[in-house]
Amino acid sequence: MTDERIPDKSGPLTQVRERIDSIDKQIQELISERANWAQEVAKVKGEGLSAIDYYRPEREAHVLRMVVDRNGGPLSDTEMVRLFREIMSSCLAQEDPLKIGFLGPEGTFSEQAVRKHFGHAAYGLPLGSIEEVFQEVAAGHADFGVVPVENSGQGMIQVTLDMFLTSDATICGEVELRVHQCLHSQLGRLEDIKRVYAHAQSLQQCKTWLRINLPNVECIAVSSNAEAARLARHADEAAAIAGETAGRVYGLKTVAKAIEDRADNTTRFLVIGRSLFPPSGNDRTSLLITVNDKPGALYDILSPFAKHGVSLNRIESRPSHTGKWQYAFFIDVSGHIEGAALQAAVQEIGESAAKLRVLGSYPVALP
Ligand SMILES: O=C(O)C(=O)C[C@]1(C(=O)O)C=C[C@@H](O)C=C1
Repeated sequence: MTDERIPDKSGPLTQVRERIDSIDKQIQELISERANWAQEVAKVKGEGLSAIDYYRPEREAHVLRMVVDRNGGPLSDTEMVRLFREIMSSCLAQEDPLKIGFLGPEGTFSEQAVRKHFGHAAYGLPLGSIEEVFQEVAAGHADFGVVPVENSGQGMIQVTLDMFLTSDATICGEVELRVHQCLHSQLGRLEDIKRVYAHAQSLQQCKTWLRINLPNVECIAVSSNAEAARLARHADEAAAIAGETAGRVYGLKTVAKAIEDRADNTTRFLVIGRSLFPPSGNDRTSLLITVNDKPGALYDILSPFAKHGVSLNRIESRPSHTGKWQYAFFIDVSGHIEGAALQAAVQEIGESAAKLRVLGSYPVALP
């Protein structure tokens, strides 16, 4: 066995490390060259603009799809995308970092979604609630916001959908995040736990595990998992369900990992903003449609999609808040609103619907 503490100037380890050093040098030079070219692109767009004017989500999605297409391993597509996302994030932040609002405090899954989509060079703005994320984006204090909209096991997050009924926010992107829940506590021992804090969604996601492993504890829903971790820090008999990051941020010990009931537990987040962006080549469009209370109203809004060959990805109804028993439909379809098929379908639906708003067309989530 080779002892790394003994210098081995000609051994196989040194040779391999020299090769890695030389590759790192090339990578670094190329990253610097890329950053210079990104500055050239910025000059073409105009000098002295703010970060949001330089940001092009459709171009970023295109760049990252090429990364996936080229990937021959051994790193996974997710890892490769993450690395290139960070390079683009740093290139963009040469101008001025983007400000991204999310449901704080630090360490939430929303913050992880921010990093997955915007990289670490963006400036994260932790906020107190999903409503506040919408407000800060509308007021221009945040360039974009990242809000959870759906969990693979629990379904839609209604607060987020309802915010679109009253705000002018647009949808500029989507992020899918595999959510692994852990149980954290101050002492790190299951037998000490009498109370478990977590966001209501997380309590639901870990229901079976809690029933089997902590049948008699009190479960308390709080505003976020990071808040749960913060509370657990102050009481030896309390624990928090939260991601690994939140446990680390709040200095807790992990009692159990991967306690979610479903192995494929995934949360989908939306990137909200104030404008619409051009097509990226593989897009989804979200529509908000309110119907008049008449026979066949739902058929009238759905049949044009079939007629024009537009695939429906999901449909969700919510009370429209405009009158009793009136409903708003949140509909996601494949394609960009500038595409001919979707244009034709939307035009036809607009003739029978009470209200139709294009919430946004945005690149389909990357790995
Ligand atoms: O292509 C552009 O428009 C750029 O500004 C360059 C670049 C990149 O680094 O590739 C940087 C930021 C944009 O959001 C998209 C892409």
